[in-house]
Amino acid sequence: MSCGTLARGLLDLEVARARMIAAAEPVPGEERVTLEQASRRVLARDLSARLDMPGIDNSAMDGYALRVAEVSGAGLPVVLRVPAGAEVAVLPEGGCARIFTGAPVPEGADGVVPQERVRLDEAGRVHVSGETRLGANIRRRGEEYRTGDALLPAGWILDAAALAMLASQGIDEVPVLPRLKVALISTGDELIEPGEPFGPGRVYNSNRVMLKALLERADCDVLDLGIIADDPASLREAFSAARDGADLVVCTGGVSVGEEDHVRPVLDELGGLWFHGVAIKPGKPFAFGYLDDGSPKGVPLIGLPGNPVASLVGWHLLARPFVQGCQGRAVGPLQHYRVCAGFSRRGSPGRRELLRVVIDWQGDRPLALLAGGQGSHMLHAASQAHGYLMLAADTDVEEGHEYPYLPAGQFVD
Ligand SMILES: Nc1nc2c(c(=O)[nH]1)N[C@H]1C(S)=C(S)[C@@H](COP(=O)(O)OP(=O)(O)OC[C@H]3O[C@@H](n4cnc5c(N)ncnc54)[C@H](O)[C@@H]3O)O[C@H]1N2
Ligand code: MOO
Repeated sequence: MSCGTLARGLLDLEVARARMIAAAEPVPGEERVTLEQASRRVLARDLSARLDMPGIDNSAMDGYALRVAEVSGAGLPVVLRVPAGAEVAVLPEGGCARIFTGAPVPEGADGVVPQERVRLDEAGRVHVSGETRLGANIRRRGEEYRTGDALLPAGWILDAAALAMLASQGIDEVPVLPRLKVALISTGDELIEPGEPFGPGRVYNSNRVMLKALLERADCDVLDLGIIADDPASLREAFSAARDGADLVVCTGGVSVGEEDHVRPVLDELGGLWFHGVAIKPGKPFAFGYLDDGSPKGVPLIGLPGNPVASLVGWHLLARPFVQGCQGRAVGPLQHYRVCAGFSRRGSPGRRELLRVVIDWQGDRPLALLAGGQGSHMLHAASQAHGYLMLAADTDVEEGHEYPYLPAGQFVD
């Protein structure tokens, strides 16, 4: 993706993302949890199969197990009945077995005919219509994988299918990485919480609930430190408490360049600022650094902009991949494809722009339309958007032309 000519002093998005991903270190340690507690946890070690899968040759159908070579016009008597859970039986020559899905195929049988293809005569003999292939409808022992084969690598997220596979192996406990503890700080003297009475100059704290929801969806344990006043002493105190109680600190607001913006200087004082400012709109005043805690690196701190949509974009593009890396998860590149714009618009000087768009599928090709007002304080469009149309710096949008589109699905945990 081209980035255009970037404003001086701002990092390119891809460079900032690569720095965040490279800086992310999985939280050390390992816990053993039951399978029921393991949903969405990250596997700490490679797991291999304890059992062949399937464990025995078994039937894929309700029907009749038989020797294929013995199928003839004379029919076969039913000499065995094999439900699921039965012991492995031996099929006498010249007979067939009534069998059910999942039941062990008796020794000697080399095919299963589904009951829909069978007629029973008055004497109870089985007449098969159509061809029966050798091995038909038999799920062979070990056909999926064998004992000792690799099942899941360390770093895998234990989703429903992965948990089911482990359960099918009889595994009841798994080694997982510790959950990431994230301290959340909202800064701003103007902020009040929803439910409090509104007044002149007040702003409801929307970043707190947004980031808490995002962090929780990303499987973090959130230590919510609430609203902290915009002054160095309060920030110093809050950052110290956050550092002592969490693996990562996320704060919003006060990260820009005004004299009321104290996040960067306090971060520098308590540790070190690694970078500040990314050439994206919204999301420019993104800050990253470490709070010194005596350890070699310290506790990472992400400073997201106060403007709510800038905060959301900063989370999606930069903070989330860092969190994923700290959780031991693999972080992939941004996924995008080209979509035609259904509108025209002036570009943004010196910064890539991430327009909040909806995709209209009604025509002969998908069309990106603005989801609403694009100000970095305008949450309505962000709440409606299907994704971002990403424009290189200084690039005007021309209706009918194609631009990279980042579907929002890739940012959903
Ligand atoms: N002279 C300059 N001014 C600004 C620049 C700049 O480069 N030069 N950058 C602008 C950009 S871009 C952004 S984004 C904002 C970000 O500023 P801060 O991170 O310092 O945020 P604040 O100044 O504290 O607040 C900005 C805005 O957002 C509202 N806000 C803050 N926190 C919350 C919250 N938790 N929930 C809802 N809304 C919040 C706050 O009331 C302000 O309206 O700076 C520009 N300025
Ligand atoms: O990050 Mo700011 O405008 O780019 O909202």
